[in-house]
Amino acid sequence: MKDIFLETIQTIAIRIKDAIDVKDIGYSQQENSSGETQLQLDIQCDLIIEEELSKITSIHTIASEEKEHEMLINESGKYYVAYDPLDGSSLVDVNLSVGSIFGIYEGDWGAQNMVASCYVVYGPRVEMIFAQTKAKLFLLQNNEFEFVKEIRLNEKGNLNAPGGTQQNWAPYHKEMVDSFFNEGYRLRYSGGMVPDLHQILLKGGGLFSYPATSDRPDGKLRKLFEVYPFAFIFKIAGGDAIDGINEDIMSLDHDHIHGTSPCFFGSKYEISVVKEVYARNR
Ligand SMILES: O=P(O)(O)OC[C@H]1O[C@](O)(COP(=O)(O)O)[C@@H](O)[C@@H]1O
Ligand SMILES: [Mg+2]
Ligand SMILES: [Mg+2]
Repeated sequence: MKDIFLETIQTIAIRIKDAIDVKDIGYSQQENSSGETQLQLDIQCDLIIEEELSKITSIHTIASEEKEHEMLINESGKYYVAYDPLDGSSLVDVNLSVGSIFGIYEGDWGAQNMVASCYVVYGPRVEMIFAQTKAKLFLLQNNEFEFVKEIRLNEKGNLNAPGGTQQNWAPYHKEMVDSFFNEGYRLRYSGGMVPDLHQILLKGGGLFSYPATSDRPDGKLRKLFEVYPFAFIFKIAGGDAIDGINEDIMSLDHDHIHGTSPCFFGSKYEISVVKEVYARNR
């Protein structure tokens, strides 16, 4: 299974990198299923991925952040692929890094059915992490992806990436975020989950949080194509991922394809702190 997905996502990444490199990324008149205005670029990237994934006969169904409904590809296929074509797309016009995220499920949607996960970062360089039994880093060089190394997190990091509107954080969440800063953690938050989490993975560890807030009690990030794929990668890399409520994200049930969840990704130490704080305030 792995090679065809790895190769296809590499082709997709090269096509999306070219699509990003154009002058006009214009806003469309449409909104996606989460009520966000779609960029022409979001739609274009969605179509690139749809076209490439449709060539894989073992795919049964795809679901995208930019499509309201899931789309049947092949009745006899067994894989279900959910993707965020361009994560952080509102950062393209300020020239910050963006990404694409893929969750590959077998038999049906749901965290327990995830068999592989992958993301691509479009920054000064194009990199990709593909995780199945290991989290492997690849770098785009001369139109081809080269394997660089396996990614492993340390037990404890020193980066803190706190998401969500602070005004709407619970007081204990704010105290917890501050407690990391008081321990010497440094703020790293660009507003794109792909580069923000990539930085934590490559610099050895830290905490990325997007909690439940008073305006978004179910968080902002979408489970099938944002939360589960990163949870899978963090666990394989020796870190952990929780939702702060039921704890392990990968034990959550199958949900609506655009369903969201609060989420915390980090190395073992930071996640143990989140667990302790959230258990105390539940
Ligand atoms: O601006 P906020 O509330 O911190 O949200 C940032 C989060 O929203 C996202 O941009 C959502 O993804 P999309 O750009 O694909 O909608 C994440 O990449 C990021 O972590
Ligand atoms: Mg996204
Ligand atoms: Mg997106």
